[in-house]
Formats: sequence, structure tokens, C-alpha cells
Amino acid sequence: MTVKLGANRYGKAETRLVHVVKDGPVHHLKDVNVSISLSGDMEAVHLTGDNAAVLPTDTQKNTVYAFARKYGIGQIEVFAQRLATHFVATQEAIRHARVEIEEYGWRRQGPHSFVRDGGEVRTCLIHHDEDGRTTVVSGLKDLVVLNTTGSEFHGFAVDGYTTLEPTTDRILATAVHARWRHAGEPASYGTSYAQVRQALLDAFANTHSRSLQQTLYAMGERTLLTCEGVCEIRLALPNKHHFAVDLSPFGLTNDNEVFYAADRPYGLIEGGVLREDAPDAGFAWE
Ligand SMILES: O=c1[nH]c(=O)c2[nH]c(=O)[nH]c2[nH]1
Repeated sequence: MTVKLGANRYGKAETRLVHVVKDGPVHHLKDVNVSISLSGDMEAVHLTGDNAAVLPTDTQKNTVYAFARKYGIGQIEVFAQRLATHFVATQEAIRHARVEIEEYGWRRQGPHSFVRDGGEVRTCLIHHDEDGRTTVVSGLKDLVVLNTTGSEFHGFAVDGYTTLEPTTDRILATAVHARWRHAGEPASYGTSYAQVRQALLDAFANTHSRSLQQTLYAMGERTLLTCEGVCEIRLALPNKHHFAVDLSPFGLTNDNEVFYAADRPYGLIEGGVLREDAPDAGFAWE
């Protein structure tokens, strides 16, 4: 039997970087987590132990810190592209770079004081290859939303194991995990992010839901219709179940007012919405 090397990539994962820009007494804060994956001519290191083509992951980590100092971070999509193009342009053996960044928000509390946002995490995923192709996927995760009514779930398939009661009124809650693909470069990734976030929240709040699947589609559709330049969005929505507690043993009614918030198991609803004319995704989602 003969075997051969399969797909491989390597890089420094989760470089945590906090960057303070000092504008006199007023400071600005960026807090990110950068993960780099490089691939290319890596047969020798795997097959013979020759490290000549391997830019150490330690160097990759140093580059993240040095680039923050030299160029600032700015929009994470731009910082990620700067890193990705650097590795492909400067390392002969590197043919493809994948850079993923998470950004944690801090709200200003004073000129040099901040409060960590408990809310969502902003994300991006960049691919860049030796032919100059670049794809940009922006995103967010852990955006927790809840409607106390306006949600139904009935008419579903039933078999011998079904015990779920149909309902015309329930809590609908989820932690939005969304990633969206840009067809071109927006004027500002920051403005684009704010628009998509608003579209997702508006659609969640304003859709009378017959299922989380229907809400997912409404959120994706609203994003594509209102956010120019976004050609595809993928959503993962955990159904954060809230079960009305049976209070009848205590002689009490419960008209959808007292709930048990279960954390697991949870339904996981996933799906994408894309423009009919969306350009080919290539390696964007990998
Ligand atoms: O919105 C829902 N979609 C489902 O697929 C499902 N399945 C389930 O048990 N509850 C729900 N709710």
C-alpha cells in the first residue's frame, strides 16, 4: 500500500491582542483574537522533517503584534487582509493564507476607562491566495435575542415518539451566529457591520414566527435586501427553549408567564440565504 500527504495547513491560533491608541488623554481600545492558517509547499516538513519552508508560528504571532504597532488594527477585515497578503507575498512556499479574527467590544466609560460589552462578538474570515484572489466573510456570534410572544410552532410531523404539544404562543430565543459574504469591498466594513446587525435584529423582532426556520429565512432575506454588497449570509440559530412551568400542583395558573430556561439539548437551525446572482463563493467559507 502506498500513502501520500493530504490537505494540510498550519499557523498560530488565537493570538490575543489588545491595542491601545493614545490620543492625548483620550485612549482607544481594540481587543481581538487572531488565528492564522498558512498552506503551500509543505511536503518536505511532513515527509522528511526539512523545516526550510516553515515560517514558525511564533513568527506569525510576532507579526500580528508588530503590524498592530505599525499600522493599527482599524476594521478587522482590513487588518486580516494585511496579514494574509503579507505572508503570501513574502514567503515563497506559502500559497494561501486564511486569517480569522474575533473582536470583543468595549464601551467607553471615560477617557481611559472601558466596560466590556457582554454582547456579541464580531468576526471575520479572510482567504488570500498567490493568484491575488481574496474573499471576505464578516460575521457576528452570541447576539442573544428573545421575543416573549409572536412565536408559534404547530402543524409539524408527528410519529410514535412525538410528545411535543403544538403551540400558538411561546418564547422564541436564540443566540445569533451569522456570517455574510461580501461581493465587493464596502465603503466601510464598520458601517456594513452595523447595517447587517440592524437588519438581523429588525427581522427577528418584526417577524411573526411559525418556526425558527421561518425566522432564519426572514433574517437572511432582510439582510440581503437592505445591505448593499452582501451577496450571501449563513445563519446558525440555537433554539433556546423556554418551557412554561406547570404550576397546577400549587393551585396556580401559568399563562406563559413563568418559564424554565433550558440550556441543553437545544434545536440547532442552520441555513443560508443568497442572491440569485451571487458570484461563486470559491474558498470563502472554508
Ligand atoms: O421553531 C422550531 N423549529 C423546529 O424544527 C422545532 N422542533 C422542535 O421541537 N421545536 C421547534 N421549533
